[in-house]
Amino acid sequence: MKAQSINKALPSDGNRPGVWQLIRPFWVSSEKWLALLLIAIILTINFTTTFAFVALNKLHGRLTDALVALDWPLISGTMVKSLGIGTITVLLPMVSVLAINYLTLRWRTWMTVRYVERWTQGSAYYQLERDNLISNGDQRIAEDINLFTDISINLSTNIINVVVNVVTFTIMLWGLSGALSIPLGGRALSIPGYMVIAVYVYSFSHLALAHWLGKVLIGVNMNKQTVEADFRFLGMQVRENAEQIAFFGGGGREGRRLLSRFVRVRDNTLLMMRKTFKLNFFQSMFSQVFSPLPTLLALPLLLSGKITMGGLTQITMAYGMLLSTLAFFPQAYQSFTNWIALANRLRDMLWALNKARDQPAGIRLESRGSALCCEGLTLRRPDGAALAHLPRWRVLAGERWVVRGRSGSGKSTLLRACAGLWPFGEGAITRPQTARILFLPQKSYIPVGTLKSALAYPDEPDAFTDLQCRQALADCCLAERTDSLTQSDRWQQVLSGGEQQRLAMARVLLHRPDFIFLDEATSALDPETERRLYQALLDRLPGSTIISVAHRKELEHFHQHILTLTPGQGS
Ligand SMILES: Nc1ncnc2c1ncn2[C@@H]1O[C@H](COP(=O)(O)OP(=O)(O)OP(=O)(O)O)[C@@H](O)[C@H]1O
Repeated sequence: MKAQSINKALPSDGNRPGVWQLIRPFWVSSEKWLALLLIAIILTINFTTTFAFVALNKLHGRLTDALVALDWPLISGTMVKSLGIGTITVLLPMVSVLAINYLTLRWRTWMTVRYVERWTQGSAYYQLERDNLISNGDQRIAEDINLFTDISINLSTNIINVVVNVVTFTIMLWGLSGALSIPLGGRALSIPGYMVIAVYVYSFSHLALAHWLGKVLIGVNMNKQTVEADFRFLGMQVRENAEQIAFFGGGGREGRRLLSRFVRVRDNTLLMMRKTFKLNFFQSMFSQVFSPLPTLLALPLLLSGKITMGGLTQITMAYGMLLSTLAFFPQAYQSFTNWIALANRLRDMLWALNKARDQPAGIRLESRGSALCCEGLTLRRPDGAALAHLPRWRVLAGERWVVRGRSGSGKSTLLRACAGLWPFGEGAITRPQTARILFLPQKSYIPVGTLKSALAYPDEPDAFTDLQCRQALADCCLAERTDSLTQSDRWQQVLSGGEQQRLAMARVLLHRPDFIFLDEATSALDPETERRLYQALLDRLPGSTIISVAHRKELEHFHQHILTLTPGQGS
């Protein structure tokens, strides 16, 4: 099995919006006060826990000395206090976790709402697919926002926490360890706070090692999200197109395609395992080799009588606390690489959404008057190649036109341009200002749910009465479905191609648009049913303007005008 790559129009690093543009909006929104309150609660808890650890450190030193001296009243008193403070260090972090989870959920909700709105606003979701700007936008919203907010909150609260802990434990260890005196010739060299210096030298070496071994994980993590999403997406495609694939006997081919995508998942996971193992191995070896260091360093103080056994316990405990605090940085390296990868994927999504929003339209679209008018219209492919040219095409209200032309001559593209979905080209399209316009493609989207909600789409089901729905179904030769209005199903799979087209036509009758664009919307029907549907359209919506893209000659009978598109021009 060999991995294959997928081409995507990704932004260069300089064109990506800054990470700040992902983070800032939530923290300046109306949510900010509650978010800041939660941050304050989390930090207060964390600081209280830190100071509880400092108090525990003192108590443990006192307890050790009391044990050496067999001072029973002091032993029992110190143990009770240790127990009380120890309980605080266990309970408070639980509340902190709760607050962190709640804050993460609020941020995730806020971002998800914004991104879903931007993705579904206008036709951004369509532009992203049409121009192949990014892959799996939906999964970035569902998965990446979740992980991004989670890691952001955890990392940042931990970093603040760690900074406070580092300062506190540094002061504590500095005070406890005092100076190390090394005899040098006839004089003594004094190194103040030598244990603090040792912890810092150790920790920064550890971090340097983590960075050196771990920086490759940024790219690997980013790739992980992409290859996993691509694999899921292909699986979804097989599920959605199961019947078409089955007719072609394409299961084997799909299996190979799925496995070749999975090879990329597997290779990336293997690479990640190798790099993570290397990182963890060297980190663990490093910690293991240096584990006896605090006791060895504090020994001269004990031997010289500067500290008691209790003092030694306090010093090694303080050293351990500072060390484990500083160890956060190398340990957090993986989370950090993951965070950068997620941020980059979301920055790409933001870039694509901005590009879709700011895309300059070569074709001007205006709403004015009561007719549809194309002036000096040249339709182009995205790469700039000309498809068709219409010097002037005017469709008055109530007229019926059929658009003809060879396959690939740009008929659907003309309808896309009229719908405002195709910016590539030049010229102007004026659409009637107040008219209701409906576009019907060859294969209409039918959402999962009741038949009535499929019929009413994009309106809500209660926008129409059952009687209206039944009438529309009967008019479109679907009388046998009139009792199924409340039946919930996956209609796109259940209905035949022709039935789906009849349902879509019933939708037109229900919505009663003034302008109807039909793009081979009856191509799956037999001529007789097609004729009956067009007749129903004419009978029920006599004043509506109809523009049909069609190959069949019979349909010309229902139209008064013909527009023929030939490559490079229209006549
Ligand atoms: N998103 C896209 N990216 C690149 N090229 C596209 C895109 N959409 C359409 N085209 C190209 O534009 C040309 C015109 O397509 P269009 O769908 O308008 O043809 P048509 O006349 O409706 O064809 P048919 O009768 O076969 O439906 C085709 O060559 C097609 O490949």
